[in-house]
Amino acid sequence: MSVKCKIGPSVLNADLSDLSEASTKLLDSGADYLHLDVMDGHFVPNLTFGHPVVKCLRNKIPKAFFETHMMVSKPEQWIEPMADAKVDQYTFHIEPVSDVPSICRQVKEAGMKVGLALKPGTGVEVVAKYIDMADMVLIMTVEPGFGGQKFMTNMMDKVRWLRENYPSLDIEVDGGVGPSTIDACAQAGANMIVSGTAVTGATDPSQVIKTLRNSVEKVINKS
Ligand SMILES: O=C(CO)[C@H](O)[C@H](O)COP(=O)(O)O
Ligand SMILES: [Fe+2]
Repeated sequence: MSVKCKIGPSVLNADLSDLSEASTKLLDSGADYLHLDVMDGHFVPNLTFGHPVVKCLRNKIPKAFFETHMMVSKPEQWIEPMADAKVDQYTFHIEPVSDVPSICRQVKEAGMKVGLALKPGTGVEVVAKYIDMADMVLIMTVEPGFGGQKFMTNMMDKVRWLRENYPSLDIEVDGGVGPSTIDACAQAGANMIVSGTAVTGATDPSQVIKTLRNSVEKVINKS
């Protein structure tokens, strides 16, 4: 496995009234990137924030790698605004999209990396035809929409399938990931780890990030 471990905390359940402080704390605690959950109240039954907030956050935090997890019905609509907000990676759900390659192209042309996200009910084989256009595949381990939900262990079959077929692909897991579920993710082959509540709710976020990293690195170093 020729991939690197990266830990990207989700700010979803952090204090969103002070997003920049919450984000800085996560980066100072050892996060490799920030996972920003964008919800439109349509693709998922919840609302968070959009490109105006991401742009303000970017002004405060010029250097960190920003991934936006676009839980939106029309991902094509937000490519330019997110590129303008200097987002590094645009991860969108394939479920509401009829022409995935076209969106991948637009995201790349806008200067961002492409992440393809799959809801729990979406079969993993469907991404095979898009894999050459993707920098990363996100396997959701909860139904998207809310933080603090229970990790779905059966999603590890999808992660294992991806790792077996694409040894150098960046594979991200998101939803209910923390110290008690990280070993399952790591052993299945995930190398990009999103963790919300387990990190932002911890008294020592850096300790949690270390635990997540150790688990993934142990597996990567063995292979
Ligand atoms: O995309 C998401 C929810 O749709 C979040 O990134 C995810 O749920 C992170 O929070 P937690 O670790 O608390 O589950
Ligand atoms: Fe997310």
